[in-house]
Amino acid sequence: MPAQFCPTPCALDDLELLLNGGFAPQTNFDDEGPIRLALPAELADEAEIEIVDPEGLPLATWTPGGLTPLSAPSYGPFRRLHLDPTSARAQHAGALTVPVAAALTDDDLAAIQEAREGRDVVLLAFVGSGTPQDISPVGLVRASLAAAELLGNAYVVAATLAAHGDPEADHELGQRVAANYASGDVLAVTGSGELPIEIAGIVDTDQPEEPGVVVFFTGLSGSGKSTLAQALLDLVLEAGQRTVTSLDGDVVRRNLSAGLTFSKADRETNIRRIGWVAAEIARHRGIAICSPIAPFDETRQQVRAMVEAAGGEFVLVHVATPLEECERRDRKGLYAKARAGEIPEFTGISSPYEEPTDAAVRVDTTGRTIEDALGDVLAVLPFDL
Ligand SMILES: Nc1ncnc2c1ncn2[C@@H]1O[C@H](COP(=O)(O)OS(=O)(=O)O)[C@@H](OP(=O)(O)O)[C@H]1O
Ligand SMILES: Nc1ncnc2c1ncn2[C@@H]1O[C@H](COP(=O)(O)OP(=O)(O)O)[C@@H](O)[C@H]1O
Repeated sequence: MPAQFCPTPCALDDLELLLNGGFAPQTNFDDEGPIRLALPAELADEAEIEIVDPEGLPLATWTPGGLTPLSAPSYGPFRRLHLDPTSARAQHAGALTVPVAAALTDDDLAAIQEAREGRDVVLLAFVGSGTPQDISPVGLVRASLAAAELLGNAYVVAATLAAHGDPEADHELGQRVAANYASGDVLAVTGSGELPIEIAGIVDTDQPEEPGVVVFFTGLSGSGKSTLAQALLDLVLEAGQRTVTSLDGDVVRRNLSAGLTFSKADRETNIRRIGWVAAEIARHRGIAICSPIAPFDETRQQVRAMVEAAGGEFVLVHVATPLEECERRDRKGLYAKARAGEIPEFTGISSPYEEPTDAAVRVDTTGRTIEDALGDVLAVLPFDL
């Protein structure tokens, strides 16, 4: 059995174009160029890898010598428009092909009408990760369908051309993909001018304005994480503008993370689970308020990366109430038990807490009211309450 590997969204997009001829003559990942598989160190020496999608569906077998398809992706919005180049050329023989990475403007449509000279038009929507400009991949297809309607005798074909972080290389790849999909001429548009009203409506409703936000409280047991998180939750609910989800340390451990211990490995698993859920909430533009101890810097960084990869803003709040004050409060009597040796690996006593150096704010609640301490948090939030 070859080792399985789920690559980045960008590499999954590349895979689709490598397998369907979109990147022809290139048919396999490269060691050097932008189209890379980027295997993790533990798989770097494998001679054969089974590439799977995030759900674990095997997509292809990779060897340095070539890719063998295992199953074609059959899911995802507008999948029916994902033609391979051979089918696109056959279905739209002689059409004018227009690569599209942003919603088409009035000027673009006029340029297409002028250049088409009676021919059909193929709008080749580049929907790969990071490529659509100021619009989601789904929004780009919807805007292109509206443009096709305005043009008449025009068709939308989707190709998963992703952005690889190198504009020059991506431009060259875009030209190559367009040439492979086109059976006739290719026309580049400029994007200058206004959006037609039918397209502007789609762009406006494509994505809500505000990004998702994850407010992540970290600190010792008894520092005030849950208290501040609850107060913040209530304020967001009272404002009534945004959906909000609480992921409190204790509550998560009774549900999502039931059965996990307080070993380093289990704490990391616990935090990564919270991070994964919070990132999904952020992806859908909600607010997640998390309040676990999260004692390890590296795991907190992973959560930040997950949230930011999902397009969310990550606000780390260090509830920096000192151990002496937390122990004095000892709301649940846990510190006394930990000191007596009845609870092993207790954070701050017999298990480490790594202080964050990347917090948006540091709040010591000692001798302060909840409202006062919460004010420090509100001051760094990227939304108004
Ligand atoms: N060994 C040990 N160390 C720390 N905390 C302990 C331990 N055993 C139980 N508890 C209780 O569990 C709560 C912390 O759980 P978390 O999920 O937030 O911890 S972690 O982020 O996974 O480290 C924590 O709740 P809070 O006081 O709300 O932080 C404690 O009540
Ligand atoms: N300014 C403050 N902010 C937050 N909690 C405070 C403050 N002052 C006192 N406390 C008290 O400290 C305790 C903090 O407990 P909790 O919020 O459960 O902490 P944690 O979730 O970090 O374990 C509560 O009893 C709370 O009333």
